[in-house]
Amino acid sequence: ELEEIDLLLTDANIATMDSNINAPYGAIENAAIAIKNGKIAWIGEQSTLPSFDVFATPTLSVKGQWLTPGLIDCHTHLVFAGSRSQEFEQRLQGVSYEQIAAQGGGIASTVKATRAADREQLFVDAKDRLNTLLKEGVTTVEIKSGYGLDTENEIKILEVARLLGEHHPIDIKTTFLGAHALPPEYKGRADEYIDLVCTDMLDQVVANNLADAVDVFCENVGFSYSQTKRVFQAAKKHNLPVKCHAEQLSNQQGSQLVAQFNGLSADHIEHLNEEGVKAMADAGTVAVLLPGAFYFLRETKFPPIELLNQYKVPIAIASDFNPGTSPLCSVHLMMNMACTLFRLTPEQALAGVTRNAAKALGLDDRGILKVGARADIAHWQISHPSQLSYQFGVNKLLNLWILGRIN
Ligand SMILES: O=C(O)CC[C@@H]1NC(=O)NC1=O
Ligand SMILES: [Fe+3]
Repeated sequence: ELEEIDLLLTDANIATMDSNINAPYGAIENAAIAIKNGKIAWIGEQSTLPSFDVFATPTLSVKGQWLTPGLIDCHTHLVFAGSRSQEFEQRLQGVSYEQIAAQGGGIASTVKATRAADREQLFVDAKDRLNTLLKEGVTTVEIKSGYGLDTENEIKILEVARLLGEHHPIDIKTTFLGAHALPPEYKGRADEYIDLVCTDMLDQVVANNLADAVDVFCENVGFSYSQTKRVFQAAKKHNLPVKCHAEQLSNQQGSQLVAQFNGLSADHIEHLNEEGVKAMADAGTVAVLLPGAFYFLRETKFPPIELLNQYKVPIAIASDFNPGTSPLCSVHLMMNMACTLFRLTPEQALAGVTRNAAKALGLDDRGILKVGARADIAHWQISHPSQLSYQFGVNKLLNLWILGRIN
């Protein structure tokens, strides 16, 4: 007997993404979902639906269309000010990265604009981007800091991200990425900057409960293996999980380092090798692929998809939305690129923005439609889940529930 059900969805095809269901997409056809207090109370074949009070239960037939978990974008730099469109234009006019950097371009120009922006402006701009993602069925978004690069501004970014979580239906997870780039005032003094990141900055972020995880850009143009390790040790001291922008342009063994700290994910990983894959597999660290940055940078080195599959490393897909290397605010575009560029199957792409994206954020209450999970449910006018990766630009979202509330 199902009692006090808030909403019953019937006549559905459900891509549960539950790997315990032995069917592609964890699919259940002719199925129903019962929602109660924002959670899934029951899910299964409609013919096995327990009895319930027909008159007291709001019911919606989805007429054979598809339901999936709400989509999760597990890697974004969504809070920033300014634009890098003129750099984009300059590069296409033949100006080199070095010349642009010498003019104060690159990350430094976004840092300058973000430091100058107030919370209100940052909030309004980021809210606009969240609304874009909401319209395409996204229900959880991870937002990193990393354009402040001093205590006051890193705090400002994370406070805006927390505020967005309170005032927007999308559930926001935050990540402290103070070790994103070297700020101009620390030029040539990277170790001293890492001291600041590991002490004053992280202490204040933790004291104000502003971050759910800690990230580092481990790269020859970012921070070294040993500097990354210091930040991870500081994170561990504060019981914060770690993740890493790793092996994007070279192999600095950042992936092994994340695995050593039982970290949540290694992200980008175009230059990941078998040793790194093995370390990630042993640690349960998720591989987060960022096809938007690969595409926008016209990268040619592919991530080692076959090795990741061979070692059964969970693969997530994310937008990496940022003004410099992935100004592409769409999870569906990422699903299509993951298939077309990286040759993932549509089922792997959907798992990449649901079950595995949740795992990359250390969340076990979403990303799969099963009893007890959050009722974050997307209703699509599609004839098969593969359509979500195949087609881009035509919005097929009919309904979106977040914690059982319609949006
Ligand atoms: O160019 C930017 O603004 C960020 C670049 C971005 N950050 C990072 O760690 N890797 C990237 O591609
Ligand atoms: Fe990134």
